[in-house]
Amino acid sequence: MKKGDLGIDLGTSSLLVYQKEKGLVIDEPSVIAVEKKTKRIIAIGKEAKEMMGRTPRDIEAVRPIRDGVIADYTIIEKALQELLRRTRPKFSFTKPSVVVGVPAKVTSVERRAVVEAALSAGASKVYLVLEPVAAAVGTELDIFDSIGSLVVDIGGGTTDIAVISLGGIVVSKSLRIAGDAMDEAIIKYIKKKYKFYIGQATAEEIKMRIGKAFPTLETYELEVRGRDAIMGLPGNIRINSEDVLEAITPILQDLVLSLKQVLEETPPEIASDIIDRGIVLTGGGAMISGLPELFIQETGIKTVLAPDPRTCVAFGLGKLLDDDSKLERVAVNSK
Ligand SMILES: Nc1ncnc2c1ncn2[C@@H]1O[C@H](COP(=O)(O)OP(=O)(O)OP(=O)(O)O)[C@@H](O)[C@H]1O
Repeated sequence: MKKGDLGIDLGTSSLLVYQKEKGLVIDEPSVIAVEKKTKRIIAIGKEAKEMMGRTPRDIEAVRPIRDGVIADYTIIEKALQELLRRTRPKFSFTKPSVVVGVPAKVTSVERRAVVEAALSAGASKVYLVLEPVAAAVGTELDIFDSIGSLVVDIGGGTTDIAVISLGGIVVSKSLRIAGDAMDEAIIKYIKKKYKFYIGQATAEEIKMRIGKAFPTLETYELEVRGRDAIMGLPGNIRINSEDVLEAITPILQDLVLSLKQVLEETPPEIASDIIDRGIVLTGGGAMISGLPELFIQETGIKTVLAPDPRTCVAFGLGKLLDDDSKLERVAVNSK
């Protein structure tokens, strides 16, 4: 088998590409601007994100992945074409083989569609790896031994909770709630409590800068801009960490409940491995402050945030590019 050349993490929020021998070569927002009629790509990543909400009538800026599921295959195919073009070495005509991360609960039809899209975008061979498995490989966990590991991968649109042993998923649960749902909850909360409208980008900034998931952590304040819902005029408002905690509590409760369900379904031998090894948090959504503390309090199990949570999937795919036999073991489309 020819080793893979590119590892592609197509996320709801971010688009990351790991290129063999080069490392992470693309890390951009997962937004694509296309001409409506022809679906011709106008811009991708940061440039396309800036166009969102302010595009001329014949251009639309879209997120090709929604809730962890591919929303538009034509656009994905074009986006993959563009990524392959950007990463192709000069004067090279050989087609790259690619490893693509896919959410744990994708159906076989969706898997086939991703493979088709990558092949018609110009890949020579396509391997699909489940995102929580790639995320675990991207941390320091050895998922190929017989000791079980528990990874909670919280992205923008989806959360995957997976128990992994011998390179495969033993028990898992996917939720359609993650970092973006926290932003939505903050918007709703501020509207209700302060009668004040803020946009999605402001909500995300609040979450990242002063958000917390655990009550005893320090509280900070942040002044943000928006629009007064009663007067209808632009204005400023001060929000604090307690507001964020209260806003996102229902989401945190859902995450904890699902985590407990996965633990309940885990075979006893593996459950005891997890108590020894602990829970590892990956994905950008896991970066809200205090999440490890919350999971420790709720499960009694040691929990750590992976060193660079956002890039775990891409780095995991990168590690697999270097190891044919491990890639063969975890690729889900060859089975
Ligand atoms: N410092 C931070 N604190 C809290 N949340 C953060 C932080 N940095 C990033 N995020 C959140 O992480 C989420 C994106 O994570 P990530 O890039 O891992 O998602 P993705 O892989 O694109 O999504 P998915 O796995 O759902 O397809 C966003 O909701 C973003 O707001």
